[in-house]
Amino acid sequence: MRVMTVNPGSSSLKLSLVVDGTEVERAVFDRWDGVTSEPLRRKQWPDLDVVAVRFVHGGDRRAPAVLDEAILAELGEFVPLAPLHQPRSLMAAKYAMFGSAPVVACFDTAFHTSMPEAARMYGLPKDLTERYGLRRYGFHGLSCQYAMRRITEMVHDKPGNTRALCVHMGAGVSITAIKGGRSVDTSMGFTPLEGAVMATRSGSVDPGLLVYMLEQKIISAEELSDVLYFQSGLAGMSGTSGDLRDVLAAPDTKLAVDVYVHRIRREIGAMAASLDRLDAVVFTGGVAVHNRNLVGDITRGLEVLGITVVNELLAAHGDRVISPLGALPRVFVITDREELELAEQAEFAVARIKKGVAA
Ligand SMILES: Nc1ncnc2c1ncn2[C@@H]1O[C@H](COP(=O)(O)OP(=O)(O)O)[C@@H](O)[C@H]1O
Ligand SMILES: CC(=O)OP(=O)(O)O
Ligand SMILES: [Mg+2]
Repeated sequence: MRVMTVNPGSSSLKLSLVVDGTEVERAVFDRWDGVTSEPLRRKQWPDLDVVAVRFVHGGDRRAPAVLDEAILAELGEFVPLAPLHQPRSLMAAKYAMFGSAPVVACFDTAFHTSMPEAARMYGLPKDLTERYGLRRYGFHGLSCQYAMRRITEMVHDKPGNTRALCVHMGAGVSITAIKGGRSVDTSMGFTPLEGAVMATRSGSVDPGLLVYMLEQKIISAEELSDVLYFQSGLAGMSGTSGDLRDVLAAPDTKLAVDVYVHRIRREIGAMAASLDRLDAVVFTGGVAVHNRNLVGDITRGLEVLGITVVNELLAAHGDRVISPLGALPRVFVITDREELELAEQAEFAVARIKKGVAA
């Protein structure tokens, strides 16, 4: 099956042609503005069976969905819950729907629908929680699903056996606790703003601080959203774009990187507490893959969890174990391949339609 995958991240647009599960061509548009459809116009692979689009937010949807106008409208309602991502996916999906192949939406949130209630719920009044659906959703699910498949394949294990943490470090950063192939907790929440410090996002801040800024009229609600999503994180602390290449090349940015590292370690510690055992820690995403020193720094502060790495293995390339032979947890660096997960999920959705099962 010929699948075109569309992955609109917050800092890039990644397009791939995946044929029968193997990626044969890709086009990455770094620092995509999220507005122009020019990259999509430029990459038009012929004879597609399906187009798979990554949607960060799918609400309570547990499975991919073949897009039509009604589902597009439903997904549009999540724009305020993922303002960096959802408009980009909607734009890309609408563009893809001009073509003749069916367009399937695959959701970051779907993987986390297995989270237990205790991990999903905020400590807010029950009626507000229920009336407005104020709960934790979690993101980067497609990346976690691929990473889990890849590590179990590498160590010849069954996915159900492994208790793992998936540390996704792209422009967005999240840490997910995985047990029996399912998400049991994750650092992102109602929106992809919660948890670790990110490229341009603040991560968690004391909610009292936000109330203070609003009450004291230091900032309006609209400005606050802009500050938290676009002007904070590595970008805000360092006065750069937030792309780690820029941060590391700029002067006086050590403290910004120290905060970033500290907060990732803290979230790893928190997520470990949601597991009964720690077999594997997986580092994935553009930052983890390209910045080994940073992965080294993060892991060096985590001896308390039994995490150790070997410098020579850390310095190597490709998907690999970087912890000593026989050590537990095993620590991995895995190239993020959301496109392979997207293609697999879209193929599955198309096969269901062919069998006459509602997607
Ligand atoms: N070739 C590279 N060398 C160094 N860092 C890179 C490279 N490519 C990507 N990165 C880092 O990865 C980050 C983007 O990660 P990525 O997973 O592609 O983001 P997203 O999918 O969220 O848009 C950037 O901060 C960038 O610094
Ligand atoms: C959910 C999220 O933050 O995604 P990305 O890292 O691709 O921006
Ligand atoms: Mg990404």
